[in-house]
Amino acid sequence: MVDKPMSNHRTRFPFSINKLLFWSLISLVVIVFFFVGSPPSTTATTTSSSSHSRRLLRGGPQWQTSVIRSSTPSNPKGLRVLVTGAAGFVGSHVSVALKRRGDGVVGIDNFNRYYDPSLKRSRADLLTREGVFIVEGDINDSSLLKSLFKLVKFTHVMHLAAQAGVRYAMKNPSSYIHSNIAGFVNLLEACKSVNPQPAIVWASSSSVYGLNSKVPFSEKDRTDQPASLYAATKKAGEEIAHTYNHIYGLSITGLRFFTVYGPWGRPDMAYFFFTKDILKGKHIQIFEGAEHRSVARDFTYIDDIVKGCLGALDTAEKSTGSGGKKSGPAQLRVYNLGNTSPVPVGKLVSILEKLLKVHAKKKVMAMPRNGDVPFTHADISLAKKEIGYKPTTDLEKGLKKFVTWYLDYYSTQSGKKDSK
Ligand SMILES: O=C(O)[C@H]1O[C@H](OP(=O)(O)OP(=O)(O)OC[C@H]2O[C@@H](n3ccc(=O)[nH]c3=O)[C@H](O)[C@@H]2O)[C@H](O)[C@@H](O)[C@H]1O
Repeated sequence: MVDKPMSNHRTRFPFSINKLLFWSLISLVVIVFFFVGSPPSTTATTTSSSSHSRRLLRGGPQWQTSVIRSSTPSNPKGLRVLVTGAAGFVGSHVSVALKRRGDGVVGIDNFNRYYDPSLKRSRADLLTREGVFIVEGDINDSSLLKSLFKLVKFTHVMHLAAQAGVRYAMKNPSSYIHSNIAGFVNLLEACKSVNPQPAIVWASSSSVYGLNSKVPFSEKDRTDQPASLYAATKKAGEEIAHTYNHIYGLSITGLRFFTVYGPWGRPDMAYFFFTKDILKGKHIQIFEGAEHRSVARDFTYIDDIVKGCLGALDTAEKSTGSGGKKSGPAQLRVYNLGNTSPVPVGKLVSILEKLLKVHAKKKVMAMPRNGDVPFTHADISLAKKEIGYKPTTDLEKGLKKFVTWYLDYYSTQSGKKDSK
């Protein structure tokens, strides 16, 4: 028997590895192609909640078809609305309401990790089932906005994408500049450049009243004493809106939301994490003001806010500019959207205790100096007169709906985890 030379072994061994690698690669390409429908690319981004649409190639033919389909109103008189922050709390509710009444809606959201992104994904799943397509992307991405505006002649932009939260601004100040200032300017730049320009309705905040002590807060009151960077960026947004209205003829309406709560809400807000902590038997901190005065908020239920947003969209006049040039004065408005009845935080907790049937472990403590204001109270007479805003849900009724949703949502989520 003649031994095979070592060299032979050497040449044969790499050959079989190559072959193996080659066929593995081919199989991988086939699998990817089969499941994704297009080759993987660095520009392939998540575009909606469902796993299929998330893999659509941004700007590709399927993506374009989805954007166009989603933005086409089912009602011939319907609006074509781009909703920024569509996977957010208010954004998801507004998107569904618009779609259900026959408007065309396309959402955009960056699905950031400020709070549990799985909640945002669940909201996005809901939107997908309603026929609303969400583009995954940031409002700072000019080329993405350009391609969306090129594809669709949006009549309106409902701008709800923002870095929210008053206290978090001390931890991550730059995120507020990124979203609430740079992102807003980028969006306005895109809006002013297209023809026809859309009308814009956007989320300002009750926090712009800052240290204002005159109650109830009226749109005529001073807003030059913000108590947090969040508030300062929202106030800056109102000034930026003035500039774009003045120079480019963009029709812009700012809505000052007052502590919005309800089902599918934000886990960073007190009513939400109080619920979670009460159920877990953890201590909750209840802030109080100087001389042990109660801290109070004009808590506003999400359905009332949605009606306010729709009222603002429906009464928005057209922008007057085209191709970046103004041809006449355009509408510029600001409205309070509150509930007109402030409730102390202690009362909020006692309602939750009753609904959850659990006694809360409370720690009353002085409000830290981290951007909070002692109270808010909206005067809504202007919004009532001009956009037909009329809140109808008191805190007890609204929290009942929230708690029902919370228990249902998180029992389903833990069921999903258990079954994994
Ligand atoms: O209307 C707005 O413009 C803002 O509303 C919301 O801010 P806030 O009104 O501050 O709501 P939220 O944090 O739920 O605190 C509620 C109350 O609980 C008190 N609070 C809070 C935390 C705590 O541990 N203990 C406590 O007593 C606290 O002192 C406060 O009195 C949005 O988050 C914000 O994004 C913005 O939209």
